[in-house]
Amino acid sequence: RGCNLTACSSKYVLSQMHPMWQGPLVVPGGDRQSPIDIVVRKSIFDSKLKPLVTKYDPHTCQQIWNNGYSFLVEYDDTTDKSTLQGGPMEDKFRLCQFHFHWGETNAWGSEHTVDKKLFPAELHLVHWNSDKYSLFEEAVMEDNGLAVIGVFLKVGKRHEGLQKLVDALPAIRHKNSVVEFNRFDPGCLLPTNTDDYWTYHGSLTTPPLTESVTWMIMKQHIEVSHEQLAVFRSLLFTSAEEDMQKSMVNNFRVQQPLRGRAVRSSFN
Ligand SMILES: NS(=O)(=O)c1cc(F)ccc1F
Ligand SMILES: [Zn+2]
Repeated sequence: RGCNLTACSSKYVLSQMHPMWQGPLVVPGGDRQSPIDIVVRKSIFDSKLKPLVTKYDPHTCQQIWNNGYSFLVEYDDTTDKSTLQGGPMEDKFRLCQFHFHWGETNAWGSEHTVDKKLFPAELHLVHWNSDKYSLFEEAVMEDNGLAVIGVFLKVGKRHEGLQKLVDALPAIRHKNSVVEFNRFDPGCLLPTNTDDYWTYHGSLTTPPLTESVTWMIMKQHIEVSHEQLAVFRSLLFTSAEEDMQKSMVNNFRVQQPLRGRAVRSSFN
């Protein structure tokens, strides 16, 4: 199953779906939109923020597919087998998928920035509040429904854990292609230090842009090789039937106004 979010009926019904998701689509009443620039010196240390506790079961991994925006690795979220708790959250959240955003070059690609610093890519691990809701599709509509961990990627040494995922990408080059993918531990993509993070209340960064996300952006990045990122860029936005093939790059949203929100840090 996993949480394949289609832009179903949501608070923010968009006039149209943008195939190339770039436009700074205005969201009615959107005062907690994502992504944002994290201004480090304006973030507020909060000693009550706990370390993140992730318990991921690699057996709940189900498939990897190209949804026309990114590629998603989806997990069986019908039980509490892969969960996130701690951090700023009171409740337990269930992992449903992870995906990435990247650029056409290593000079940009991340959605969030730190003091305007861009990274070549950003990983999002998406979880929903299974203490309060019974489906991702429900949680995605609620203020405290989702928790997304953001991890910055830098170009450097090859990431051995990522390679299994990279090797599966040629099989899902086109939009809507899916391959079975199991026994992948998403914990291997987290940095060694997950105690240091920034957290703020925001939104999904692709339609329907619902303002239901507690974001936790890791201070420590992970390293992947140039060649591994190049395989991300070999994916296509377009389906096999379309004649114009468009390479899947720059699949990040433009940054959104902070609107007075506080960004808290779990570290001094
Ligand atoms: N980029 S995101 O983590 O905000 C996101 C997660 C989803 F599950 C669905 C849409 C999204 F845009
Ligand atoms: Zn994302």
